[in-house]
Amino acid sequence: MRRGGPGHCRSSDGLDYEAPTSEQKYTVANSSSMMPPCQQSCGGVDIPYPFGIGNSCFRQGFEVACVKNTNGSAGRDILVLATTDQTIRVLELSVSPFPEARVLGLSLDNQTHSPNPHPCDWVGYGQASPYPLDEGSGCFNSTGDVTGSYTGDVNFNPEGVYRISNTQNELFVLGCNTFIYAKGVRWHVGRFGYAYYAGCVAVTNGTNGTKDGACAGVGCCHVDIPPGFTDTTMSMSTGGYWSHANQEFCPCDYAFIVEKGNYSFKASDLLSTHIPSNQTMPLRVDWTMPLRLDWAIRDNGSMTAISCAQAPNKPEHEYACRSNNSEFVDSTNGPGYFCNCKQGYQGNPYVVGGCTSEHKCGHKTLTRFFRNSLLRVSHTTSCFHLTHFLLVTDMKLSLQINLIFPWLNMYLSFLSAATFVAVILGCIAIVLLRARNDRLIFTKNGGKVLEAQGITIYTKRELKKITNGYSKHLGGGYFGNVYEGKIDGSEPRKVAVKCSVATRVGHPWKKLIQPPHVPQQGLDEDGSFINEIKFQFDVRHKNIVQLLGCCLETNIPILVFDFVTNGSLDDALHSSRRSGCLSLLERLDIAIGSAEAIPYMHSLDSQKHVHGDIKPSNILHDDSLNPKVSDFGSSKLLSVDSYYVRAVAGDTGYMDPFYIKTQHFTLECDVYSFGVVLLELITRKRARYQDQDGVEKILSMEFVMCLNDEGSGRTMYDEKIYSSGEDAQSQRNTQCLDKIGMLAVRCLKEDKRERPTMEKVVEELMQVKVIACSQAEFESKER
Ligand SMILES: Nc1ncnc2c1ncn2[C@@H]1O[C@H](COP(=O)(O)OP(=O)(O)OP(=O)(O)O)[C@@H](O)[C@H]1O
Repeated sequence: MRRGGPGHCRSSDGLDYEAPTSEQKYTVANSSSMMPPCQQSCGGVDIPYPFGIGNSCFRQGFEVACVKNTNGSAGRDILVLATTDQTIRVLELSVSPFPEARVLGLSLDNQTHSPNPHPCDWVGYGQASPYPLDEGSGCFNSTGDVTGSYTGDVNFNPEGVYRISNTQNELFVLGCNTFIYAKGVRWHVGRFGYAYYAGCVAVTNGTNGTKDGACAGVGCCHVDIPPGFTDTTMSMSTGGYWSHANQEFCPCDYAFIVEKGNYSFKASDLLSTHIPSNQTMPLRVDWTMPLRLDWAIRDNGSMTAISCAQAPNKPEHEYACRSNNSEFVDSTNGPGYFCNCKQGYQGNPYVVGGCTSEHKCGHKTLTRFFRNSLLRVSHTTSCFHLTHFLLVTDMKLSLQINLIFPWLNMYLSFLSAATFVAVILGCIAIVLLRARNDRLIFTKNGGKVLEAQGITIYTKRELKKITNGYSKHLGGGYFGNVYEGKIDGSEPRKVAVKCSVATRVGHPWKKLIQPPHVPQQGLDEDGSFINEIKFQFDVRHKNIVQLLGCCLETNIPILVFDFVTNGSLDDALHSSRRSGCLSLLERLDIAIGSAEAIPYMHSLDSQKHVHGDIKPSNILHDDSLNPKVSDFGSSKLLSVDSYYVRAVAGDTGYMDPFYIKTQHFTLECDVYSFGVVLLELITRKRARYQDQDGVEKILSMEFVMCLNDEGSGRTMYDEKIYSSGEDAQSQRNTQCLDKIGMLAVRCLKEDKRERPTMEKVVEELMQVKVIACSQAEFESKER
């Protein structure tokens, strides 16, 4: 059916086209700024310059035409080559890096082999069954006579632009006793009058030997074609050696050139049951046979086209590579040249300004990128639809970015991989550095020696586990902080973990960078630091808190002590929870027990094992109120400065004035401190306390003054254990308290030589206890 009338036009090549409607989109093709708007695509196929539709929109030889679909939504417009009078549909046009056109040579099954089907008859393309235009065929009857034939003539190239790609296409021949060849470019009339020939032989005596997918001569053969083909015609041999008599199983031969990979032989293709006997119909009407055409700039026609070397000498309007960043390349299929963008550029080299830097940001892409980012930020809590929309947009965007910024993608991938590797290496370095530092400190602290001596050594990691991440803080003083912990094992036990204040202070990074530092106590130089730990570890006394082990991976060791369950004397005397609950006898027991611990330590090593910080908070109680003196020596082990200087910072209310004057510790310093503790026991006043008027008082001085002024310290005794009554019980109580008070005052003598020894203190306290006990016995008998 031929269509015409309003809206149709006949182009210079004689084909009918529909005039462009207002719905069709146009853009400037940019071959020059003077160019009119040109149609950019047709039927979904892009039309890059030098191809084009309409005056001034194409370079000579590159004209294409858009055949309007007149069947409504049932089909699409079709782009066809306008330079040939055959209907050659264009599937794809590319300019760079390879100049190619992908086409479909078509004919119509309702126009059997019409050499020139009119494009306007293309009603509802896609429903009709077109067959390959370049397919030659020949059919025979049982005696071998030809019943019909078609040579599949096709000429892509009246204007010299196109060549059938020799690299992308191949020739197939199907038949049972057949030699067919394609020939092209008529050279002269007569034998071997064509410039190019390509053919092969297909033979079989039935369909038995043929096999699907096998095209190696049995019923099917295929062969590459040489470069230079501008047109083809199929030539088939019939009769004689190539007789088709008695070959009903194979009534027709076929030959066609097709894009590689687009045809796979099927044995059933040789059967002819569906072919009407009176026609030479295509073998399979559903065949689509795309072809690849190479194209090049050959302005002077196919045989005399200019080469690369000549091209730049041409006047500017003739030289096809118009972009400043383009270069010309010799055609590999036929004469002429084509253009490419220089390295680092991409785009259309045939257009002024067409080659752009691969790194250049597309304005459109950036706009979309920012728009999408804004949308994402402002709609973080929006509904699924929006999220879906963004996802889809994002996918498109990243696809676009991938295309436009392949370098960016690579750069980002490299950057993230490098960051990942750097982080991993950084983490490994930190772990190794820390392990190395820990090990160095351990060795410098004498860890190996102590380990060999059977001291229990904990790692930092173990202590973290034991203390459950140092989660339960028991208290802290000048030397450090104490945390409760639990050692699991066959005999689980509670422990008190004591760390120097310096251990957990300081920036962890600083610790990593700084070289390991061992405490400057004057103890380590002669190995006495190690000895001190060993000494502490070996001490066994019922009234001394036992050192169970230590961690030597820190500059200042972490000490692990037996846990003493019932708080300190300080709590017992002063805490609002428990104050006043201690009887005189209990207080005496506590005094005797803790006093016994001091001469024991003094006796082991008189010079070095002065406690130096005897006070109620360092006298702990177990469940039976047995006293246990803590911090014996740990002040030495935990101090970061000189031991003696550090001790000045102790609680001066308990500190021997002699030491404060001389900075020299002696055994008598502990006697003095214990004297203050005795006063605290009988008065239940702290070493420094405030009187009713809020005036700060020093217990030792107040008591001595009281003694001097009143002849006794009775006005200062704890009323919970003292009564001024005249009864025997009160008198005995008062007697005990007076004796303790007097002993305490002797302990506080300024001249240390006048102070009793700790053994003497113990002895005298025992005597007081005898009095207190007889009082207690008397009381129990009374009851
Ligand atoms: N072995 C232990 N068992 C149970 N609790 C303990 C033990 N050692 C210390 N504590 C608790 O930890 C608290 C802090 O003890 P630490 O010896 O550090 O403090 P302090 O004696 O008050 O001050 P300083 O460090 O100046 O002597 C104490 O009040 C005590 O209750």
